[in-house]
Parts: sequence; C-alpha cells; structure tokens
Amino acid sequence: MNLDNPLLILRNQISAIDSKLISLLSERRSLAEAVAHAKEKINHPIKDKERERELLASLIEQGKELNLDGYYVTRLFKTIIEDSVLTQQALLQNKLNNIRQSARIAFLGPKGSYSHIAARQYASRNFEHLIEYSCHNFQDICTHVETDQADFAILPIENTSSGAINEVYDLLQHTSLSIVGELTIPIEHCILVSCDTKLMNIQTVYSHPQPFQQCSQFLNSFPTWKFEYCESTAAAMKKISLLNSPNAAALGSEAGGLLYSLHALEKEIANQQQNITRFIVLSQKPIEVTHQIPAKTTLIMATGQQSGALVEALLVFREHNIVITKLESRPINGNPWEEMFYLDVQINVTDVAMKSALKALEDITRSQKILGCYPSENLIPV
Ligand SMILES: O=C(O)C(=O)C[C@]1(C(=O)O)C=C[C@@H](O)C=C1
Repeated sequence: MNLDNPLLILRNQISAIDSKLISLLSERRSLAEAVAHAKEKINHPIKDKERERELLASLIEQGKELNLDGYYVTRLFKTIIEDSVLTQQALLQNKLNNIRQSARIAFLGPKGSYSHIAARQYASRNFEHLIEYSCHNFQDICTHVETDQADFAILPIENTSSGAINEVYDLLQHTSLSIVGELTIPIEHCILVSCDTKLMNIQTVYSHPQPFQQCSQFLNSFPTWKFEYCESTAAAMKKISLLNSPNAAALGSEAGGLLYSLHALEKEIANQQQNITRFIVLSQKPIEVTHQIPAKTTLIMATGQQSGALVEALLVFREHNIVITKLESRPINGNPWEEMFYLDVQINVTDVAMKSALKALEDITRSQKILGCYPSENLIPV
C-alpha cells in the first residue's frame, strides 16, 4: 500500500468498513431465516408492523446521536427489512410448494433486457440455479411454459409511467398458466451509444415501444431523431453494438448496455422519476400461499351489459371487506364493445371472505376466472 497517498488510505478504510457491513447484512439475513422457521412453528405472521415501528424508532434515535439523519436511517432500514420480509416469505412459500432447486425461466429479449434482470432477481430469491430462456415475444414466453420447455414465465404487466401492457393482459385471457408471483424493477432508461459521440450527432434511436413512451418528453426535444421499434431494449442494444455508429443510439438500461459494451450518453431520461415496472411470474400449476404472508389474487370477470353491472360486481368486494388494488378492462376478442375486467384483490383465494365473494359474483357475472393467488411483493411500508 502506498502510505503517502492519503486518498488511498481513506479508501482502504472505507472498503474495510463496507466489507464488515456486507458480512453483517449476511448475518442479519441468516437470523431472519431462523425467525421465519420459528414463526412457522407458532403460526405467526411474517410481517410484524409493530416490531418494525419499534425497530425504526429506536434506530432513528440511535442515528441522531451519531449525526445520521432520520430520513437516511429510515431509507436504509426499509430496504434491509424489506429484504428480510421477502427472504422469509420465499422460504415459507418454497417449503409449502416444494419448489425445485433449479428453475428454467422464460423472459423477453436477449440478455440485458429489463425482463432478464427481473428473471435473475426472482431466481436469486427462490432458486439456487437458473436456466435462462430468452424469447422473442410475450406469446413465445407463455408457449415455452405451456409446453413444458420452461418452468416459469416472466411478463411485464404495468409500468408507473406508461400504464398497463395490454398485450400481456390479452394473453392472460387465454393462457392456461397461473400467476404464482410478482416483482417490481426500477427502470432507469439511458441513451446508450457504442462510440465517442454527442447527442447532436444522433440520427436514429432504437428501442422497444414502451421506453419510447416512457421517455417521450426528453425525446420530443430532439425533433430530428428517427425512432425504430425493436422486439426489446436488449435487441436494440445488440443492434447498436453491431452498427458501431456515432449516429445511432439505443434506449435502455445502463447495466444491460454494459453487456454489449455500450456506454450511457445521457441518464435518467424517463418522464417520471419513479419509473417502476411490475412483472408477474406464471407457471403451469397454481401455488398455495401460506396465511402467514400477505397474498394477492388476480381474477378476470365479464359482466352483463346492463347498466350498473360493473358497480354491482365491485360492491360484492366492498361487502366482503376486500381491498381492490387494481382494476383494468380489455375488449373481448370477437365480441365488439364488450369488456373483460381484471382485478387484483388483497386477499388469499382460500380465505373464507374471498370464497363467499366469488360465490356471490357467480350469480351476477357472465364469467369469471382466477388467474392466480401469489405472495404480494408490494409491501405497504410502515
Ligand atoms: O422480528 C421479526 O418478527 C422479523 O421477522 C424480523 C423483521 C426484521 O427484519 O427486522 C422482519 C419482518 C418483520 O416485519 C419485523 C422485523
């Protein structure tokens, strides 16, 4: 070590602290796993808001004495506790459903796509080994699982900036697969290029239609740019890498771009700062969700066309005290002007209230289908 270089000495000290933090976080995670086993035995819910509140209040106090502001402490520990809850949930769920050690996951686009990042994140929490199947389109992803070439399908379903992904909602009407999980991924779009260039030199930008929508405000300030649609952001990155031109750019994630030796010319260009995509995970068989963790059920229903039909159906959920977290509608193929409604409700499908609500709905809807019941990853922060 060069002891004359003060920057190097300080950096080495920081690295030593960071290593300690990493091993402490790993130790904390092991304890959380032990807590999950203990809670399983006494049938205690995984999430304990009271304990989280006490823990955060005490940590904020401790932080204050050490000159760490409350916002910083809260942000850090929310992430740590969220990881703890998700680790515990995955542990109980995998035990209940005999989930395999290794899984074949089908996702959209070549390596580096946001779907690829989502597949890796889901696998890291649930399996030891991941076998990746990159697919060309959403239908191809479902077919892989329907025909047993893959165990799980990862599909983006909605984005905080551009809304619902209609093609995926339409696929859900016809697939035999069940939703078994969900996860959210922050989307951080960049202008990616392969060589030394400037924004003013760009002529054509390649990407999937979704990122174009999500970055429309930034893109509108370059009226001369041409836009070319690709199957995925990763397909766009691959293209830019092959073209190796100062006049072409891709719209996608910095992490994905690195896999294609691209660098970010401009970062954080999405219309909304909080640009998050929610993905759903599907498999051939539905799963059972333990009552110790928060569950979500997704269902579709077609109501009659008489006035008030939808309101009547929604009232059933209110009467049963069931929270609806999402309501979407899509046209029914072959029945012009008729709509299929998609609902996410915050309840386990095996809950008595849900069973009773479904029974009541049978009498007032034309059709209904449960798409799946799964652990909810959208944890309500304390
Ligand atoms: O103390 C517990 O009950 C835990 O499960 C641990 C823990 C944590 O990580 O601190 C995680 C989840 C609970 O909501 C509260 C706290």
